[in-house]
Amino acid sequence: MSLSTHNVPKLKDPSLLKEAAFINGQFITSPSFTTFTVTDPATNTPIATIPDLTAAETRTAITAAHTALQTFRHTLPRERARLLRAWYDQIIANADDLATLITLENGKPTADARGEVAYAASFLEWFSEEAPRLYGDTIPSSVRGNRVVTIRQPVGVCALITPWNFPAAMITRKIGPAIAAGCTVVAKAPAETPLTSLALAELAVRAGMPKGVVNIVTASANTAAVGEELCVNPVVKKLSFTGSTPVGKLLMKQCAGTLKKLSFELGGNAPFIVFDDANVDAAVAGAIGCKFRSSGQTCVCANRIYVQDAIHDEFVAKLVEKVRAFKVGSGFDGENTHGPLIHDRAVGKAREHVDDAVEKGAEAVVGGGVSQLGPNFFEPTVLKGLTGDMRIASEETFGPVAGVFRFKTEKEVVELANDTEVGLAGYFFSSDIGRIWRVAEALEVGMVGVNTGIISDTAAPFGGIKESGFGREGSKYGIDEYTVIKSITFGGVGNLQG
Ligand SMILES: NC(=O)c1ccc[n+]([C@@H]2O[C@H](COP(=O)([O-])OP(=O)(O)OC[C@H]3O[C@@H](n4cnc5c(N)ncnc54)[C@H](O)[C@@H]3O)[C@@H](O)[C@H]2O)c1
Ligand SMILES: O=CCCC(=O)O
Repeated sequence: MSLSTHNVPKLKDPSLLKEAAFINGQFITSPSFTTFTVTDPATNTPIATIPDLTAAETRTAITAAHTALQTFRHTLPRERARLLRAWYDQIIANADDLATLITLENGKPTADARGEVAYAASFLEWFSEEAPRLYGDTIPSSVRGNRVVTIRQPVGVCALITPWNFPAAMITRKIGPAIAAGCTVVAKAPAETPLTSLALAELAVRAGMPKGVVNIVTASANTAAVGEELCVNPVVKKLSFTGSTPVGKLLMKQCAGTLKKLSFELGGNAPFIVFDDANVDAAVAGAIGCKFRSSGQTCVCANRIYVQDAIHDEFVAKLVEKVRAFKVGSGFDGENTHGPLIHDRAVGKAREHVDDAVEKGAEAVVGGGVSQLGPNFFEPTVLKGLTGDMRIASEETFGPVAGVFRFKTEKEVVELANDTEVGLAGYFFSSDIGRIWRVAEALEVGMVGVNTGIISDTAAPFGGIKESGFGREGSKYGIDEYTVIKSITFGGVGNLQG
């Protein structure tokens, strides 16, 4: 293994690479700004210098969004639909360059990055279709002579904070419904992957986005100050956050003073259960997709794999065979199935989880250590012999480590699966229709995959329960997060006259 094939392709349109923030329709930069460096996770090479904005500059972005809202909230839903569709078209037309930027700053293989671009664009397409269908209700009143209707209005200026693991899709999953509802936004780009957000902003301009409707603030050392401004500023009426549970809790506290509407898509610890009536090959394929997608760095990745006694050894042998066939290296080399992790802290966490499990009696059947490719690469790993006292049982690894637990009964495994503070996704494989209903209903999660390891779909509501947060993204529900319901009561209607 070597990184000799790490050849970064040139962008077809170099003007998509922006080293700036985006406020009120302008890409802004200034010699007076402090800056931070974005690095390529495959090599740790610097790739861009980006403004580290302050709370004051964040206020400027909020003011721009507030000014834009006064007009934008009155646009016709059909006009907003066309705007989102035009932005979607721009993204599809520039998919290769966006995929290059994603691989460059996130590390995922280009094929996965292309998949992410399509996924990201799909949220704009979906919400372009939802915008004209923002219906209210007519409600039979309980007061004689009254009539009640509801209308749905934009919540106002929205603050959006997203992580680095899907540099395009996490942001469009929030901006799409916000725009569809008639809101304006200030999005804080992740420090690790701001370039994709800024390229999306450039494509929004080309699609005709009015100034101030979409603003992108960038920060690294100043993240906490920028985040606090977004939370405490009374002009901001909504915060939608995707990221870790501890940061979600902090932001919720900071938003309490202004009682913002909130959506939180937080951390997971997904159980992946294989019953002995399952098709083992399908379960192995599901586990590969679910556990190792983005090298284990998705919030819905399997974190605990439970396999029933009778098929345990067959499942592990087949899983190991597939993992041995992975090719790890540069995301730009089309041969490679898996790239680097985002940074050495992510590698450190994977290593700690493996070391902890091995010390407590687990066996690393394949992988288990930092790769020779460089400090941000971790070997795809399968551990067997996992037990409940190991860190993997209770903490999200967010890396390419598949830990396999053995179990005996349905009741036992559902109790184990639910024995966690978080509840984002859960998966199981079974061919028994009764069991499928029982277990799907019993799992304490917001999303269940039955006989599949991939549940991400624009049409399906995405979100968690317990400490994985609340609110739903994508789907017909996603726009609700950005609207408020107003009821209008008409009095004195009375009876027919004459
Ligand atoms: N549920 C979901 O949809 C979902 C999706 C992706 C990731 N995640 C979770 O995110 C975590 C991994 O991402 P991460 O390590 O980047 O999470 P993180 O919480 O550290 O960061 C997420 C975002 O929050 C920002 N941030 C960090 N501290 C902040 C502060 N004090 N104020 C304001 N913003 C702040 C970061 O800059 C980034 O933009 C995992 O736990 C994963 O499960 C959840
Ligand atoms: O990492 C979280 C989001 C992943 C997805 O939408 O599939």
